[in-house]
Amino acid sequence: MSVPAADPARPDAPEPGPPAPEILAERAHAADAREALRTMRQKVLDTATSQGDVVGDKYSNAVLREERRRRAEQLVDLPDVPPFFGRLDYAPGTVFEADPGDDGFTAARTPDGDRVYVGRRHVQDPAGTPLVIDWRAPVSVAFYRATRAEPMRVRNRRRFGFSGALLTAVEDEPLQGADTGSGGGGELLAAEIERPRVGPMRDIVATIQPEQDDLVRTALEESVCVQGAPGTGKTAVGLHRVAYLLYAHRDRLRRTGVLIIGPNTSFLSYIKGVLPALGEVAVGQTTVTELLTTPATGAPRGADTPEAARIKGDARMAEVIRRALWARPRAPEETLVVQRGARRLRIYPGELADILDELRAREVPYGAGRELLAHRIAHTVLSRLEAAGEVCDDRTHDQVRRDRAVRAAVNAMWPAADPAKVVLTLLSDPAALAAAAEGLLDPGEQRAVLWARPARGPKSARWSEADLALVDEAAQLVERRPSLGHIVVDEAQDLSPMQCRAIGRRCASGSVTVLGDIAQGTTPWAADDWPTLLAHLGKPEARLTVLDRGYRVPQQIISYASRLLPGIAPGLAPPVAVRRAPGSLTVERAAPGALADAVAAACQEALADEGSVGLIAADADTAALAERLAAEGLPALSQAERPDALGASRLVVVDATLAKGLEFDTVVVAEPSRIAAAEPRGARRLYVVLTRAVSRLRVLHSEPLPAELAAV
Ligand SMILES: Nc1ncnc2c1ncn2[C@@H]1O[C@H](COP(=O)(O)OP(=O)(O)OP(=O)(O)O)[C@@H](O)[C@H]1O
Repeated sequence: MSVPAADPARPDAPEPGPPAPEILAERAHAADAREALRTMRQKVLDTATSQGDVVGDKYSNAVLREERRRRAEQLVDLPDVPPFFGRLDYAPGTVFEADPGDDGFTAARTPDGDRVYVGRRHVQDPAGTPLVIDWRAPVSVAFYRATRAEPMRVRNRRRFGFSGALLTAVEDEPLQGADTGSGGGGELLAAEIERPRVGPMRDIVATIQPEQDDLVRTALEESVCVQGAPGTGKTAVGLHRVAYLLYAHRDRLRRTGVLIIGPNTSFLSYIKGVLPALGEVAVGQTTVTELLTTPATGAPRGADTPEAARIKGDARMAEVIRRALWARPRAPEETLVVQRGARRLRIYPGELADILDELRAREVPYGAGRELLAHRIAHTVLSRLEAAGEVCDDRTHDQVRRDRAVRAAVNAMWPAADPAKVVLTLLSDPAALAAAAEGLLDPGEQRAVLWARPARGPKSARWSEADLALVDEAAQLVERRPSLGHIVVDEAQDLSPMQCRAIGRRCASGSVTVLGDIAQGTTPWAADDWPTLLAHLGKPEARLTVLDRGYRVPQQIISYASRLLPGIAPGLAPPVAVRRAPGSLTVERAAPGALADAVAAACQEALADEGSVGLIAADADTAALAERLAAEGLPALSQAERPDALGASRLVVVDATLAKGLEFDTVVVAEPSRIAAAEPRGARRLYVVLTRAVSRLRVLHSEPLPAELAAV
């Protein structure tokens, strides 16, 4: 059965006549679901009032209040978000087998068969009958995975088209029998993919594809790594996986925590609405720089040369730091004398050295080693006291451990270590670096990482991004930190081995979703292959998967950008775009001196159509172009100044180095050769920039194009 009441490929188009009865029936179900959602929320809010003071202790009360607040927030009815987006029809008794009334599924059992509505959230009526099933529930899997070859018992899959929240179209896909239906599951998907983009990223929950769903529902214990060309849905998969894991393992992950790590704050601003739209309002999202910033270092203010960054990011630095830290414990030269009443007990240097060696061999964290040393010395003193006839107990042990002379010996033998100071000394003092880097970094490499001006203290030092990972490495050697349950790392190809180690430590007993594209690696330390990066993360066992269907960029544009691939990532195949869009790409030459005019005109034209417009240029050029747009009266915001620019303006001026992960309906690229020439991995940067457009890419230049892009 198929009832396309309106054109399913254009759910926003005005309806040709009165809605078909089928549409009216579905609208009625949508209205029921909304009403039920409101009632569910009201119930949570009412509970908050009536139980306000029932539980006596303040702490429990606060926890309960917070839990109710979170639950009520999850149940807020978002007026633009339809209550469901899909329906599965089964033969009677296939899904809901228990007696009517017992299983809570009676309303879904219709004379025609069992019926499951799939939506962003579970909605049930006051009697407990589900009206909409959460897309993450096992019963929803068939919505994403069933095919005619493998129908998973589904007779028909129905997709809905909406205009805002108003249901305007249905598209049926029979999965059994001779009927092949109207759309075969394609037209609403095509409409969704082609939909003009405005503002920040949206969820893709209604159209997740089978290969993506497989990744989204991977078990919590399993780490995965997704290599995917631009626009293949990596970010979307990562975010939906988080939502799925929170649903499937809510209690466990609430205890251990989940974190999303993205490349920069613009990107985080771009993705920040996706999880809340899926009902998940409390997931941490951060950048690796933010993650590694400590009160001791403050945010990084220093910059490294590409060579220094590469060396500081190299995994060899882990051993340099380990050596620098562990060079601090020293065997004493003096005898330790502990006064107990009239008795003076002596522990000789040789005995103390033995204790020290034994503790070092046990590889305890540096910080814990100091305490253990104090205990071991106290133990030795107590043995002497007992041998001399004194009765000792725990109190004696504690007194000796805290004895001034013992503490002084511990401080001398095993000095307290401030991680920032350990690294500061290494980067400021050539002799200290030479000692720790012997056989690891050659003299040229040592010179490259040393600060030009030694810093006086951690607060005044001009720490770089790379330095933060070194401080983190030292901090971990001093004190181990607890592991999170799951971490999603986006644009992971840009992480240094040292940053990978820092992230890996934060999920040592949890799992990771690693997302990236080797061809888009632009940092000096960017990864050349995934197995090496995964090893640095401490997850060599992660399952490596490739996504190769491009959902963002039309074939014409991806073919053009992919001309750069042989030079930047020879092993990688270009993605297969799911759609073609003739006329989506234009390359235009402006007369010398007339580029800014051409750019302003292109932006103005693009604004006349629907959707967002991104003007992307080399970082050094964006300020002047933005001024030019302002002079023309065009309402542009600069992404560098306003990380939330995508949500606040249709026209955004973007530095090439901030374009990663973003997308716009129309992209205007100004002077590609200057983007390519601006940095050592400029060709990769240009590849990123050329792959941001959903509908239209206009390349404008007055200088010659890079050779790969020049030929027509
Ligand atoms: N199954 C899908 N249905 C609809 N849209 C999709 C689907 N998968 C991906 N998209 C859309 O394609 C675009 C690109 O997705 P996303 O940003 O996740 O890709 P990516 O692989 O992370 O890209 P990049 O490497 O450029 O960062 C987004 O607009 C996303 O919503």
